[in-house]
Amino acid sequence: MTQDPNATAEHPAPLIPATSWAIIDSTLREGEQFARGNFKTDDKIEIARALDAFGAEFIEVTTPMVSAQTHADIRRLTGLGLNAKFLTHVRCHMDDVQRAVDTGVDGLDLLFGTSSFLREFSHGKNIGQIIEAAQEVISWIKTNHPDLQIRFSAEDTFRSEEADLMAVYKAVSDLGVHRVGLADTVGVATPRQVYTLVREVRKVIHAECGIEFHGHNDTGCAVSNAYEAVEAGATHIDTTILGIGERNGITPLGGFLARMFTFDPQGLIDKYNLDLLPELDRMIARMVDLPIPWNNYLTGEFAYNHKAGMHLKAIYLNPGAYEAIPPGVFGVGRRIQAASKVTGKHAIAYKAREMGLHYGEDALRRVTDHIKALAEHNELDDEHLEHLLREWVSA
Ligand SMILES: CC(=O)SCCNC(=O)CCNC(=O)[C@H](O)C(C)(C)COP(=O)(O)OP(=O)(O)OC[C@H]1O[C@@H](n2cnc3c(N)ncnc32)[C@H](O)[C@@H]1OP(=O)(O)O
Ligand SMILES: O=C(O)CCC(=O)C(=O)O
Ligand SMILES: [Mg+2]
Repeated sequence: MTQDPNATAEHPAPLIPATSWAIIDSTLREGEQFARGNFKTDDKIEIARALDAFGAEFIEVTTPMVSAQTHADIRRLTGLGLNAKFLTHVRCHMDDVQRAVDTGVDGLDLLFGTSSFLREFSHGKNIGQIIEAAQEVISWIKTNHPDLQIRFSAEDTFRSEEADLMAVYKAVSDLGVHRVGLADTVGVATPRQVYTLVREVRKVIHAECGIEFHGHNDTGCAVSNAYEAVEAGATHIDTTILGIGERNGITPLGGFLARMFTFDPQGLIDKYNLDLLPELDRMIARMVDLPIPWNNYLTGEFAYNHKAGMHLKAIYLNPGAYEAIPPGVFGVGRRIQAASKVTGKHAIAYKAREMGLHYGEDALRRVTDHIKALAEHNELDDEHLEHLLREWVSA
């Protein structure tokens, strides 16, 4: 991790500085592999512009081998003049690479499956042959397109043999790739495994070579695994908006940012236009024709809903008492649900005061108990609550 030269005893360096990692958003690649991800040219342009406005450092797009339309779309995207760098995700094969180099991208994300599953059932190559293919492709790119960034990922990393992985990563690092990739392709890795493996990989690659992590969410660890990767020294994290991807997807952009915000809030504020996150989530929800999940990180309908009396008392005094991240930074608001059976007198008193009403202690207890009893059967909305508070204050 980088040392912060500006750190002082009063202002210590953040635990994990936001300058130590970058986002590779793969909504336009992994997201196209989502069940409902079928983006048309205009959608792709809208997504790329929105990610760029947000401040995503890299945008990964699908291989141009998919179709002539995809090839044309990549050229269109790279011609938009955005700040974000474009990467295309291609197989480690000369045909794919030669097709990719004229798309105007800034880099190629190469991959080859290294687990026995993928060696046997996907491409049929052994580790020696994978390294040979990597040598051919990487040397060709470096000779003919020296400006292109090159990343080499061992697909299905966490079901691969460690000795095989180290041989592959060392070989590609020696060939001069800019990043190596660790991919938890079936979402099976635990946070500790991710941490340990990133540390091991760091030992066999060159100091200037970055480490990218791509994690699926099959066992619910995509955000924690991305976090552990960064903690262990990974420099690039793959995300998609709302986490869309194959099966149940990968590390969601919002979830990852929520996690990292707690370590370096100012660093994230400096790097990204965080208040655009709700727009990004809504855009993808609209395009895939699904609602944003109710419990989505930061932008879910109830992500900032406060209900219990003990919480509400403290929230009114200082929202930080029950919020790890201030919602306004991410462009969302909080919702106070003051009228429910789990409410308490402080919440009711605050609500009354907001309306310019004042209750004495006995009256406050009585109206609170009345509201709790009513709400036992039916949730009260704000209008009903306000009506009751006005009625009871004069009763
Ligand atoms: C975990 C991931 O998400 S990996 C990324 C997945 N992305 C994609 O698949 C992109 C979209 N894919 C496509 O449009 C098509 O699959 C194409 C154009 C890439 C290839 O299409 P087809 O030629 O019809 O082959 P198909 O998809 O049936 O089979 C995959 C081929 O890729 C080969 N392959 C698989 N991984 C690799 C690799 N890392 N490097 C080189 N070749 C590979 C397989 O051996 C197989 O080729 P074969 O028929 O010679 O054995
Ligand atoms: O190229 C990579 O690193 C990741 C590929 C992928 O989508 C996966 O393994 O799940
Ligand atoms: Mg994936």
